[in-house]
Amino acid sequence: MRVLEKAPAKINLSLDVLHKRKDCFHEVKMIMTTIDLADRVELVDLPFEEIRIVSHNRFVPDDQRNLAYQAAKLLKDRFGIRKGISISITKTIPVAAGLAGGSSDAAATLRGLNRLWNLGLTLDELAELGAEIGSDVSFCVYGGTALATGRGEIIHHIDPPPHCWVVLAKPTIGVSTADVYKNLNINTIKHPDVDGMIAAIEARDYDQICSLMGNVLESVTLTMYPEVGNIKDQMKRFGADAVLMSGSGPTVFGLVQYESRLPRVYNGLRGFCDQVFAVRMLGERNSLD
Ligand SMILES: C[C@](O)(CO)[C@H](O)COP(=O)(O)OP(=O)(O)OC[C@H]1O[C@@H](n2ccc(N)nc2=O)[C@H](O)[C@@H]1O
Ligand SMILES: Nc1ncnc2c1ncn2[C@@H]1O[C@H](COP(=O)(O)OP(=O)(O)OP(=O)(O)O)[C@@H](O)[C@H]1O
Repeated sequence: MRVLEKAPAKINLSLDVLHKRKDCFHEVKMIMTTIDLADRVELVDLPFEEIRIVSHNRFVPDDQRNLAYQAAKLLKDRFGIRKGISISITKTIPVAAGLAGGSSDAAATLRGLNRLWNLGLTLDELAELGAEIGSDVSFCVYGGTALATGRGEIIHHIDPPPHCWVVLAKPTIGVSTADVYKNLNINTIKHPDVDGMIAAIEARDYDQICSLMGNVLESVTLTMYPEVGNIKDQMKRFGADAVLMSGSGPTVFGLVQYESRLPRVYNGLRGFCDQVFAVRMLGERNSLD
């Protein structure tokens, strides 16, 4: 049998860090939403017991380092599944970009294998398993729009933001999430108004959403990679309504309300960056279909 799952990227509209925890993770409070930029994950039964990763992207590991591999292994071990599986990942989401590409592939694998192997698990149960793979995986199991707390794995669903366009530009560097958190100075953080962002989303107040966007990891990555700041400046200059780095970076995204303004931002950025995308904000929980 064969199962196909869509694995969309996320952006963080607001990302705050509250403190460093005893387990070395950071306590976060952030607003995540899915966008219409997705990998495709295809799961096909194998006649022998092996987890095989097929990907034609040279930056994607094809062994146990792949988060989709880890998702399949977790389900096999936890539920005693003695079957083999081929996981083909068609990458569209740039790798090590701050867009949760690997996490979304893992989440898609959890959802797809739940169907293929008739495990009967709920999304809440899959999200709990996902947290064992990585902090962003739980959100990716559901998609939609959420306030994420804890180390990112405690998900509170909220309304989707109003429809708009998202332009993404990724410089040709990959960023290590662990390094960015390690270099964050908790004492000098300027905290974004995450509660205000939730209120703005629920009021569908696009201008207020734009004015409240903030990410405390941005200054860390900008110091390590000044080109991220240049891309932010260019995106603003070409007319995006609001501009922010996603997650630990280095991808920068800009919100654009009117389609007529989109070509100028998109084409302008193409002059600076190889990887530029213009996509819709999804934000709805049924956007995985
Ligand atoms: C930056 C974000 O993408 C925002 O959505 C996430 O917070 C990171 O999520 P992720 O990539 O799934 O992160 P994980 O794979 O769980 O952790 C990678 C590393 O990042 C650091 N890390 C991650 C999440 C968190 N709340 N605190 C941390 O300090 C830890 O050093 C950890 O070893
Ligand atoms: N399925 C996968 N797709 C891409 N990278 C993967 C995958 N599985 C493991 N990786 C490894 O994970 C690293 C981070 O890649 P990923 O694209 O998930 O980063 P990210 O978007 O910054 O994640 P996040 O936003 O959750 O911090 C890569 O360098 C790669 O070696």
